[in-house]
Amino acid sequence: MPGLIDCVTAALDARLSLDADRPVALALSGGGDSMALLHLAADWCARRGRRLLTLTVDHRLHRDSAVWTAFAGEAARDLGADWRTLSWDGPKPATGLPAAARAARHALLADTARQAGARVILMAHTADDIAESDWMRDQGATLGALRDWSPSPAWPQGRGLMLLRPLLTASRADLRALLRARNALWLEDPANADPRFLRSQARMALQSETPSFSSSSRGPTATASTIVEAMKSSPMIWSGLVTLPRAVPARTLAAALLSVSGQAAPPRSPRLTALHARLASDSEVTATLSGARIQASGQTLLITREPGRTGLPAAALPPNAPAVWDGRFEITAPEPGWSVGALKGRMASLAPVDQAIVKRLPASARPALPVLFRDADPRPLLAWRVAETRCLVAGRLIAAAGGIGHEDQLTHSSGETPPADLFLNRSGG
Ligand SMILES: Nc1ncnc2c1ncn2[C@@H]1O[C@H](COP(=O)(O)OP(=O)(O)OP(=O)(O)O)[C@@H](O)[C@H]1O
Repeated sequence: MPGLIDCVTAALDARLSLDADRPVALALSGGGDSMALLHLAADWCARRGRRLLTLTVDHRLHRDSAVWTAFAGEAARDLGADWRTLSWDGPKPATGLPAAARAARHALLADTARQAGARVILMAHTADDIAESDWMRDQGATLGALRDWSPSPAWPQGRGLMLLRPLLTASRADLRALLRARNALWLEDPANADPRFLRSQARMALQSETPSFSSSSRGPTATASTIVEAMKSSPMIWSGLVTLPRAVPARTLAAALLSVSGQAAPPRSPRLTALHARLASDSEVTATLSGARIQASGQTLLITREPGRTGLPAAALPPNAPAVWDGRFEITAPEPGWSVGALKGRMASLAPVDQAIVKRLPASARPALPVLFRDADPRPLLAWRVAETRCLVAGRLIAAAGGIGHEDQLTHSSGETPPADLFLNRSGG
């Protein structure tokens, strides 16, 4: 098995830090792929001075799921890894169960990994998964491509977290051979053979074929460096606005709209294609899509949060614990009693010093800024004046565009803050 072990070692070495104190997380279902990854990752962590934190989600969809989960935990602990079980307790939908289970799984994995201090979650997708996804796409399914290194799809739970898939060039057969050679057992999930699910149909259709191997891409792309540069040169990214060169690829435009709007699902593809085509002309364009406003003028795009006619919902903030508002700002209130909402409709009651700060921003960037207020005193203050407030927009976009190549480039509490002197020595009262 040296080929497989060398490939996985190289994939982990390329992306992960050595001798770091924080754990590397691993999504362990107990199936053959993730059991093999458990063995390979445990070996790597022992050699490279890292802790391994394995996470198993019990979807509570099968009467034996607790037994399967316990089996995964025992295997992880036997190899010296920490292990936690997470359960999907929410109501289960009557249709679209695989997609709902997937979303719940990613959210649980991301929340737990982030809170444990991990920045990377290892996933055990294989070359067979790539072949199955291709087959499903041919049947009309809309699936993203499996990448060896990509941001967690859970938002906001996955902020500052990347997924690493070091087995994308390995076949399921090789992984099971590794487990047999180590006398290790694994589970076969009966859902994998359930013909109601497209994934199972793909498995059955491809059983006789050899999977096509993928080569994984490394390092930031040209687009990523353009975006990182554009972000760094914008002095106002703390406010959640994004400026980009007008000639961005559609994929980058989608990532920018998603990041600026703070939403969890990307814009629908026909509307995105239509907007991208409009931007190809030289004319001025103003449009809204998926909760974002896009203004194209000359060679520059300004993308800001569109609060809509009804505005953005207000929320009470827990004291001394980071809470994400509108998928864009991580806010830690210093004491109980504070709520957060959008500036829209509250500009006139802002203190003049805060009004002066707001007026430095383009008009479209103002209404969705976060303001804090108390029940007893509804006069708003810009969030930065009261609470530690980090903007998640730029970090999310840079990660989505491929601008993060290594675990070291992720900071755990990622997010942009305003220049140190902007809110200094000025009373908002
Ligand atoms: N119940 C689970 N608990 C923890 N990790 C899991 C669980 N189910 C799947 N995983 C992780 O996800 C990987 C892919 O599993 P699977 O192919 O079933 O999911 P998928 O929905 O196709 O993938 P994705 O979640 O990326 O869309 C597994 O190899 C494992 O690393």
